[in-house]
Amino acid sequence: MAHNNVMDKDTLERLRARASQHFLDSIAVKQEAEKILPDQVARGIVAMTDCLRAGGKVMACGNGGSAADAQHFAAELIGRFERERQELAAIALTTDTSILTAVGNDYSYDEIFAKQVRGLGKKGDILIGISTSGNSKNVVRAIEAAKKMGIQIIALTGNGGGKIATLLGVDDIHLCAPSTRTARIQETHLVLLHALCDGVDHLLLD
Ligand SMILES: O=C(CO)[C@@H](O)[C@H](O)[C@H](O)[C@H](O)COP(=O)(O)O
Ligand SMILES: [Zn+2]
Repeated sequence: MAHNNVMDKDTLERLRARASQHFLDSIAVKQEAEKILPDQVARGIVAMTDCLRAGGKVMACGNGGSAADAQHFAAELIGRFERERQELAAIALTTDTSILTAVGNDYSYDEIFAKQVRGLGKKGDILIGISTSGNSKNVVRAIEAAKKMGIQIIALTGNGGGKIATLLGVDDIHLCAPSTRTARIQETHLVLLHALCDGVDHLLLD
């Protein structure tokens, strides 16, 4: 049966205007980010490339949309970004439902990433912690665990960085999207993750 999406003209116009505003808001946050974040992105690229060249790996974690971002990023490092290259050692800590449910059930949801960092991480690895609020406890705990092990942090946050901002040292890299809206922060995070992939490929291939 053919769908017949009848909607009055005023409603369609309101929806069109809302969609248009999403594009405009997203562009504005990204333009602001372009003014403040490229230096930190460059540091992140160098840190990741040094880590991978030395035999280290990149671990990534986050919740909800940020879990999807962590997986998206690991897929681009293991698979490919825009060009063919060797596989790069990356793992998202968000995908093993047995680990996530066992640790969440037996310990606490706050521990689901930290326990994987302690189990899998080695000095010289990098942890990418993604949190739009900067306050998710499981990401905070993962960062605390990683720092104790000599694992450098690349934090992708928003909202001024929240609790995570207070944990980072001078060796860590903070990519804080200049917005308080989760959707806008996530959209900026995706650009940042793609810029990191692009920079690593550039250093490895060009
Ligand atoms: O994607 C969205 C909202 O756009 C949600 O799934 C969102 O990621 C979840 O609410 C997360 O739990 C938020 O955590 P965080 O980014 O503050 O660490
Ligand atoms: Zn979302």
